[in-house]
Amino acid sequence: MTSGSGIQIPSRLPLLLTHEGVLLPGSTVRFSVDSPRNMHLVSHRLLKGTSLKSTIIGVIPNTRDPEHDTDDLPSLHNCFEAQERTVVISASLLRLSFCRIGTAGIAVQVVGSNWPKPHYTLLITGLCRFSVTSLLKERPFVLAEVEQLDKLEQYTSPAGEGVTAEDGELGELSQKFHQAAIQLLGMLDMSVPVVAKLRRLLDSLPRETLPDVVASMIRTSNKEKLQVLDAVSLEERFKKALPMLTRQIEGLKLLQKTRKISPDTEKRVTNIFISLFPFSRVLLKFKKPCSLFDPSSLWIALPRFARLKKMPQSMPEYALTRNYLDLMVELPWNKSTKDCLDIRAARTLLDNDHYAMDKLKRRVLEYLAVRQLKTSLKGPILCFVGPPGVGKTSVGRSIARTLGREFHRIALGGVCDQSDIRGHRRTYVGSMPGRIINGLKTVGVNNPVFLLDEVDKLGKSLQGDPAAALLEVLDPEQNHSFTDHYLNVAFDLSQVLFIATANATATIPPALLDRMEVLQVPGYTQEEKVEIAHRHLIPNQLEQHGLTPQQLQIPQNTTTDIIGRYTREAGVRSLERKIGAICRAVAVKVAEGHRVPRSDASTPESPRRHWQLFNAAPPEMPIVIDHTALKDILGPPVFEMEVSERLTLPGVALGLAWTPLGGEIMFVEASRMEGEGQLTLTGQLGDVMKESAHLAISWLRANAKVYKLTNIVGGPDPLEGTDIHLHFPAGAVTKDGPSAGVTIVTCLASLFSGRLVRSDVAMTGEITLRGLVLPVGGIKDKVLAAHRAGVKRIILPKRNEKDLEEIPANVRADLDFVTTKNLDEVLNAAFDGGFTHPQLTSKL
Ligand SMILES: Nc1ncnc2c1ncn2[C@@H]1O[C@H](COP(=O)(O)OP(=O)(O)OP(=O)(O)O)[C@@H](O)[C@H]1O
Repeated sequence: MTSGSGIQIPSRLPLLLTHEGVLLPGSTVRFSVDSPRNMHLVSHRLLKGTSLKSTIIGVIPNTRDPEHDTDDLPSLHNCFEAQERTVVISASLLRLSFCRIGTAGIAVQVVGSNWPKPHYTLLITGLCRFSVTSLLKERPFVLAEVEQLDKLEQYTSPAGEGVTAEDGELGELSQKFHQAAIQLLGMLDMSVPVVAKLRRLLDSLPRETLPDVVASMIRTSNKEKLQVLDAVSLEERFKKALPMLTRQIEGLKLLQKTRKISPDTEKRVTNIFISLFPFSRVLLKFKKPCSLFDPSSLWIALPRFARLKKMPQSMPEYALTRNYLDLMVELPWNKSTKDCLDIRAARTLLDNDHYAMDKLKRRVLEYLAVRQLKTSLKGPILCFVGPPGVGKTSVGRSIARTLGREFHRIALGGVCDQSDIRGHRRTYVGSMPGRIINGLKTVGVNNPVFLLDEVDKLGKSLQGDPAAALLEVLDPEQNHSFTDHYLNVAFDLSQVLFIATANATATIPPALLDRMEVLQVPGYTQEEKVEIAHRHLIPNQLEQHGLTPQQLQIPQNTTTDIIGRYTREAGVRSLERKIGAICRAVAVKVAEGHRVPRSDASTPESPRRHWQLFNAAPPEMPIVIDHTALKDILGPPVFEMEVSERLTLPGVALGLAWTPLGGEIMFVEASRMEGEGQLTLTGQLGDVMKESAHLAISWLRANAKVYKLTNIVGGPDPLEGTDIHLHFPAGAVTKDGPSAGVTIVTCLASLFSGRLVRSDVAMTGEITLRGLVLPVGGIKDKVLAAHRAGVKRIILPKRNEKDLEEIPANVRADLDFVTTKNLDEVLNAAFDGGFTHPQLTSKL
């Protein structure tokens, strides 16, 4: 079927002459076949043929009255004067000199039956137009020589190709047609399969195929379809099909207008409501139940209301229908809150609620400002990405407050069933609506702020992919008619403001990530944490525990102690928990003091309001938490400043790692013993990290002479007669990535040279076999982690210098950054007094 000029249909086609319907290219039509000639075509050609070619037939539509059909050949349809100039073919095969148009189609299904009389049913998909040039034979079925009129490639080329705006009038026509088709789709219910199919086709097919496809799908008479079929020129085809499409749109508009609820319907619905929901809060609040629904949902609910009224309550279906209708009644179809957005107030509110996070707050304000200027803003969906406890959820809550909207959090962590998002079909026992519809029912308005928490932790299972269901929810082009399986009526989600949060982008499904604007929320510095604790966490916790600042005081150095010795995290969640623990302990003391009032409580012997006094007498207020009290309440410190202690042996170096929970310091330890030159790696390492270790050893062996590295017996090859063991502590945690390269080299250089790595240095960077240092990610989080751990010098790749700008000035001032291009520079910076100085230059 393929030739030099593209895909070709066979030049000789058997003709199916039918008066049942009109097959247009791109559409699929079912034909019932019972005339002898057509029956022969099926039995002799379609059922006997074995090749794809033999399933292609020509379908010639016929406008003649089927009542008078005989075994004579029906009249052929003429492309110029369809009705008048029809000619009976059997008169003479050769007299057919004018154009007869049909559609070549591929028979995709043949079904035979003997009842009530023998016949076949064919399912045929139209491929392209053809014209009959001559008839070759008449029996047992008609065979004709044909000429192909349409190109077939258009169905295989992607949307967007083909007719474009540059094509003059044709381009304009196609543009108009496309827009009208989109308008029509907007008025239809997406849950109807044919509508969804039209939407898919509109997105995927090139524009020149649209007149045929749309004319076959919308309501058109056979005569109109024939007009489209006859229009061989593309321009004419658009001109013929456009009025049909416009007519359909106008008709729908009229229908929607007349479907507005009449006073009669209003009365009927109110009566039904009174009988079904006598004490419903809906009735108490709204006198007119009709106003609760939008017209389309009311028309779906009404028959069910009527059915429920007649149903005995003992019927199992009663409870199902009742639950469904309860949901229909409670959903906020038409109810929304009014946005009260004032950017200046929003700025103050965000600043009051959250300390630091300047970049994030700036972007959120920009977003809100655009919303204020253009209320019908579609997208983007903001996605806050950062370690736990850095305030992502709480910023989402503040956005809802600034807009004066309801807030609802949907936890997506671990969700692995798409019906969690989209609900179960009502045919299932125990079916329920999905979380989106449930959330709307909970908040009771159709324009809340929905926080999709932990989108990176969505799962996948045999029950479908919830991320795919979320795509429809988040796509502003589609979510105006979101259909929950349980509800089975489209609900408009376009007013809902979606915000997502995640710990890392790597595990967010790419299609979902593509629909969101990612805003990074990095961890906090020690100073920021102290400020957050004193401005927000302590007052909040005091309030939650019923305490006042007159009863409990936590000085700044105690907070610093909690941050440094009891928590090690990027966010402030553990810090908040520890403050909570202090509040609980103090609350007990305060409550005890209230119950046993002592006459001498106000004149204690010791002027210091000390925690230890508690056991002796009710404490004097305020209770100040000092180091001793802290130790009593929280126990001994969990984290010590272990860095300098652990770097006291050769073969230990300190690296920096990035995890979704923020930056971390990471020790690398190495030891050597007599052996055969084997390398053992432990600490749950990924493949990339193992490769880094091999790279490091190879580089050191290659450069052993330059750096005077020796093996156990003092030989020149460090690995000769030596086994090496490299260990990455915190063995239970899986580690991977190339950024430990420089740390492994430093650790091994220390082992082979017997020299100590500086006790205050941490490093990160990928290495190459030639000894160059390549940039890595997560610099800000890593630097903050090093700062938390009390490191003073940080060795970084040269090309990461730009990332230092993001680091807060006070942290930068505390640290000495050494940026390096090659391993020689790394070693010189990592050891006191340098290592040695061979010259290696990087062109990277
Ligand atoms: N910059 C800040 N200013 C004031 N409070 C903050 C700040 N950052 C975090 N918090 C407080 O820390 C607590 C934890 O924050 P939140 O629950 O928003 O964290 P999260 O980033 O959403 O964490 P997760 O990823 O685990 O959901 C909240 O009580 C919040 O008020």
